[in-house]
Amino acid sequence: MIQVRDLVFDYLGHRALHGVSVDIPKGTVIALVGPNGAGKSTLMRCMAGLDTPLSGSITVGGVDVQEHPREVHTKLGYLSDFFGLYQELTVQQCLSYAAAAQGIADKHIAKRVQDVARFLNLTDKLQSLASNLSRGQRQRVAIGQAIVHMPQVLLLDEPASGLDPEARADLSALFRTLQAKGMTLVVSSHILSELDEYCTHILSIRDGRVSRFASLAATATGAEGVIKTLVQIQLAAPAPQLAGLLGDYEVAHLDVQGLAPSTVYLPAGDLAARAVLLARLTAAGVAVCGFQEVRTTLQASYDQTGATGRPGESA
Ligand SMILES: Nc1ncnc2c1ncn2[C@@H]1O[C@H](COP(=O)(O)OP(=O)(O)OP(=O)(O)O)[C@@H](O)[C@H]1O
Repeated sequence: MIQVRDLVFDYLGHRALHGVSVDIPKGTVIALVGPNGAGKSTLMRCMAGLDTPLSGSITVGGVDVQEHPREVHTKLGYLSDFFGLYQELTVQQCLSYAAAAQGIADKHIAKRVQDVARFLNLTDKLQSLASNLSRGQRQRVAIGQAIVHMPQVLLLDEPASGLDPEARADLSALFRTLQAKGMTLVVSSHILSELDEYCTHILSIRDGRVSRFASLAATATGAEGVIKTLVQIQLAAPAPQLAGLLGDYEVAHLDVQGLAPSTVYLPAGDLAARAVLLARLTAAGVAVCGFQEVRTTLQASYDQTGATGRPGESA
C-alpha cells in the first residue's frame, strides 16, 4: 500500500533520513517507533507529500507522492504531532471545511460531517467552538478532519500525546475500528504498550535508518509464498477429539490434555478461516477458553533492535 524506496531527506546541514526503504502492506497497522530525533515525523511528512526528499521515492496505492501529490491526498489522511484547529470555528464548520478542502461535493458535505461526527462520538459537540473543547475532543475533531474523505491510508503522528487514559483507550478502539474498515494506519508513539493493543507491525527507525520492520504475529511462509500465522488454542478441559478435528490443518503443536496451548497455522489475515475453526471446535464440544494469534509484544520486538528502555528514552 505504501512503498518507500531509498528515501534520503536533508534538513539544512543535517541528514535526517539515510536511504529508508519499506513496503507497508494494505490493511496493516504500523507502530512507527524510535528515539527522539530518529526521523519518524520526517518520514511521515514525506509520506504525506508535505516534505520533499533529496532522493528516493514513495508511492501510496501505486501513485507517486512527489509526482501526483493531489491524487495521493485523496487516498491519505495525516494528523501532525502539532495539529491546530481554527479556534473560532464550530466542530461542524471544522469538519465541513476539511471536507470541502478534500474536494467532497457541496451536496454531500452535510451528510459526511454527520457520519464522521457520529463515528467519533462528536455529534453533541457539532455546534461547540473548537476553543471550548477538551484536549481529547480536539484530538477527535482533528482525526475527523483527517478521515472525512475516507482515506485508504491514515498517518498519525503521536495522536495520543496529552490524552488521559480513558481518552487513550477510546482512541485505541477507534483505530481498531478503522483497521476493521480496511484502512492502513501508520501510528507513531513513545508508549509501546498502547500501540500493542492494535498494531500489526513494528517499524523502528534509528538515526534515520530502518532498524526493524516486522510483523508482531508469529508468521511463516508456506507453499507458493502464502504467509501463515500461528493461532493458539487453549483448552479448559482435555479434549481427545481435538486431534481428529485438526486433522485437515497444519498443526505446530498438539496437546489434547490442554496442559499447554495447541498451535495451528492458518492463512495470515484470514479471519473467516479462524472463525470456521473455532466454530468447528466448539460445535464438537471442545472446551475452548482461549483462541488467539500468537504474537510477540511490541516491546519485545523493539528490544530486538538492540534498544533499551522506552523508545523516547533511548540514546
Ligand atoms: N525543521 C528542522 N530543521 C532542521 N532539523 C530538523 C528539523 N526538524 C527535524 N530536524 C532534525 O531531523 C531529525 C529527525 O527529526 P524528526 O522530527 O523526524 O524525529 P522524530 O523521530 O519524529 O523525533 P521525536 O520522537 O522527538 O518527535 C532530528 O535530528 C531533528 O533534529
